[in-house]
Amino acid sequence: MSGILHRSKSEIDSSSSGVKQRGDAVRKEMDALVNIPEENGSTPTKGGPVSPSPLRIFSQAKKKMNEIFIELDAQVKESTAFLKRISQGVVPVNLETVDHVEKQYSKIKGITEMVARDHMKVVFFGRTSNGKSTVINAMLRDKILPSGIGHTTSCFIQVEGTDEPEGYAQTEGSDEKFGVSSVANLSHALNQGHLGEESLVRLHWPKNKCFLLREDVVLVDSPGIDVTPDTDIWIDKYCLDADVFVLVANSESTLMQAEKNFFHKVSTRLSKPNVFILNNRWDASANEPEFMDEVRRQHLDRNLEFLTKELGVISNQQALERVYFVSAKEVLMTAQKKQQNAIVNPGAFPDGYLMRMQDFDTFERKFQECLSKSAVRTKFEHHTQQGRKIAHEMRNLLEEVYEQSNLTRALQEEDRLRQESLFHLKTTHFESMSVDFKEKIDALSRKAGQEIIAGFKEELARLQTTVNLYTKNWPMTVEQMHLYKLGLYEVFERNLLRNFEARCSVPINNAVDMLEQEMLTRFGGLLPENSRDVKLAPLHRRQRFNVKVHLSIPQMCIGFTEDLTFHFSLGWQRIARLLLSRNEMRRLATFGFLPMSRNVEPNASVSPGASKSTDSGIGSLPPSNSSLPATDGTTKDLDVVELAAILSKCGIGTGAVAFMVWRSIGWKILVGAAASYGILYGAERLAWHFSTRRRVFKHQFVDFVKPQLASLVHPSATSGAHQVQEELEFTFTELIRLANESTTELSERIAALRKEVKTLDEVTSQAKVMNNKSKWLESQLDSFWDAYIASKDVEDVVPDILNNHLPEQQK
Ligand SMILES: Nc1nc2c(ncn2[C@@H]2O[C@H](COP(=O)(O)OP(=O)(O)OP(=O)(O)O)[C@@H](O)[C@H]2O)c(=O)[nH]1
Repeated sequence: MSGILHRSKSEIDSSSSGVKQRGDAVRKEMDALVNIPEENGSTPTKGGPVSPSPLRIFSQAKKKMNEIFIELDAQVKESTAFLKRISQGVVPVNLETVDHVEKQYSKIKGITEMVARDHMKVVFFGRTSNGKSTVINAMLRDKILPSGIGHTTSCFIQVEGTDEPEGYAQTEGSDEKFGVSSVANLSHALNQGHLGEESLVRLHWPKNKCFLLREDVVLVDSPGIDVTPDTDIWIDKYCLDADVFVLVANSESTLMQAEKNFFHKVSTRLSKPNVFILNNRWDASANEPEFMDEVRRQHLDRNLEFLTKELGVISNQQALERVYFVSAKEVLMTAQKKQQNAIVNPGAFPDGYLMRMQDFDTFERKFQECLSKSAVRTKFEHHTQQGRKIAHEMRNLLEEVYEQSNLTRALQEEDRLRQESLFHLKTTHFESMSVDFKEKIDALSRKAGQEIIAGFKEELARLQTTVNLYTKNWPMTVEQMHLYKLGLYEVFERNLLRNFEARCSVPINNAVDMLEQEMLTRFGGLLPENSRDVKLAPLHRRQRFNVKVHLSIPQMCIGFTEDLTFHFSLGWQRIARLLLSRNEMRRLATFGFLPMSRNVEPNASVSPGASKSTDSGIGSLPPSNSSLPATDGTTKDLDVVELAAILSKCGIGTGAVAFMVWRSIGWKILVGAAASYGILYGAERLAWHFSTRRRVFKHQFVDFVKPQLASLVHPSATSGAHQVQEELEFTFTELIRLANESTTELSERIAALRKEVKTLDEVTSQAKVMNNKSKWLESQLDSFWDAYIASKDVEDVVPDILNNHLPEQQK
């Protein structure tokens, strides 16, 4: 209990006995003794500094809360914009989360608006005429509310500050303002309407006139608690957001059950309401000083029992600071005198005036402390929790984004390095493979050419066999002969090409296949694995490679004319051929001594037994400038001397030989020889049948086509090599294109990864900064909680807050 309560009457009286003089000195001394708080709410302490009002805790807290929520609002806006921006990019952010964060806007806005509206609310209850209105007036240091004997307050009146210069009132549910410049005005205004007991009239009073109103304190006057038995509506409408209740009791009577019942009801709706009991009208006890102490003790005991045991809202020690014995009337009168600069004479008041004044002062101080602390708790506890929740959610979210982007960044960077080394590897391999395969293609083309030459040689060597595969019956007529030849050409050409195919195309194909497969495998290694098969599929050869030979036997044989007339193998022409040189033979043929045939080789056998092959390989093919008639159709003139030599050689030689033979062996032998010659001729002539003619015909055909086929060898080899080269180069070029495409894609991917890593760097650092800001906001709210809401005694908080000794992070 306050020491003042224990101060004896004599002490108080002796301390005030000297205060009798008039003048400023007396007034100052009286002020100190009367100790009425200054209009600004500060209480002058004797010889010490002015102690600021504890109500400042609330305004400080409100300011701080407002600042934190402005920061939080900016943080949420910034974070939402950031999350939205990155959600479309490199870091996957759940859009529901972004929506959730976005919804915090309205929540924060609502809280900020609530903080701006937050005030400290105190409600005064008590029986009629106990002096509720007078207590409020005393606290406001002005006679604002009407008071008087009888039931003067018929409805709830809420006094709150306004920045306007003149006071005004508003009834519930109406925006109409009633001018209430004086109490008389207000009484009139209140009596105008038919307001029910639970109705509310809001009285807006200029803040500059009252300290409490300036500090956001709202005071609510109520009708007498004894007016109605049903106070539930009152509790619902006016008590649930009240920070402090003041029970204004009449010290001339005991605490009534109606008053107790009301607070019992309040305490069932609110956990541990802050209740002060003012035993008002204590000045009346001065009329009976002999009972004063006893009465005071009785009131005190009952009040303490009510608070501690019946309501159970407070400890005994705390309850001592909730019970006061005051005279609101004296406080108001003193304040009014001070306002009028009149001298306050304690002697003019009943005995115990100073004690009552000091008790009221103590009540005000404790009331302000309690109100401020309670209001900070009730108003800002929830805001702080909500703010912490939002900041915490933001922090978690940003932390998640930070970790996610950091991890993604590491993975992307790793991928980038991998892709870069792959790129380097691929380009190096690509270059070496390109050179390697170019050489291989050239080599294979050359080899294909050689293969074709070899194949041709083989086919030329076995032309006769190929021709012999044509077994059609020998024709009997000229027309049949024509058909026979056409058939031969066709069959010969088909067989020749088939043989060539088997001899050249197959191995060349196999070699090309192998090289292509090697190219596909090695170049394929440069392509991305996932698209490799699809990209290479069109390059797998579907058709076999065929060496093109521009061969047309019918075309080739346009000038072919067979010679199927019988030639005796021991005829003189034959013998001449054996004896004479080629040039001599040609000259004889020019003069008509010998038949001249373009398609028969001078020394080719035409007899049945003369099937000697003229093939001597590609290298020994008859030269194109063989001794045939000149291409311009002229023939050279035979030299007369040469002709004479030949004739003399033939005629004279033969005559000489015949003469010598005749002389030596006689005519019988000669006849015998002639007979033998004749027999041989006959036999040979008889053997000149169809099959022989056919064989001779085929020989002539072979002899005719062979040199022409031989002339195709080199062009075919060149063409085949070119074909091989084209075929392989097509594949090679396509593979180069695919490999280039792949490396281009790879370099684009590397560039994209580099960009992503850069973006992720930015995202990571932004997320970190914002995460730090959320952490900082959380710590701000934690500090706020510790400073204002945690269970510290208000006495500990007040000096800290008011002397700006806030925790470092709060400044
Ligand atoms: N002697 C004395 N009279 C007081 C004191 N406080 C109030 N009164 C008088 O008591 C009467 C009633 O005071 P009010 O303030 O109107 O009481 P109230 O509780 O507001 O009454 P209602 O509004 O009718 O419920 C007035 O005449 C006051 O002057 C006091 O401390 N001492």
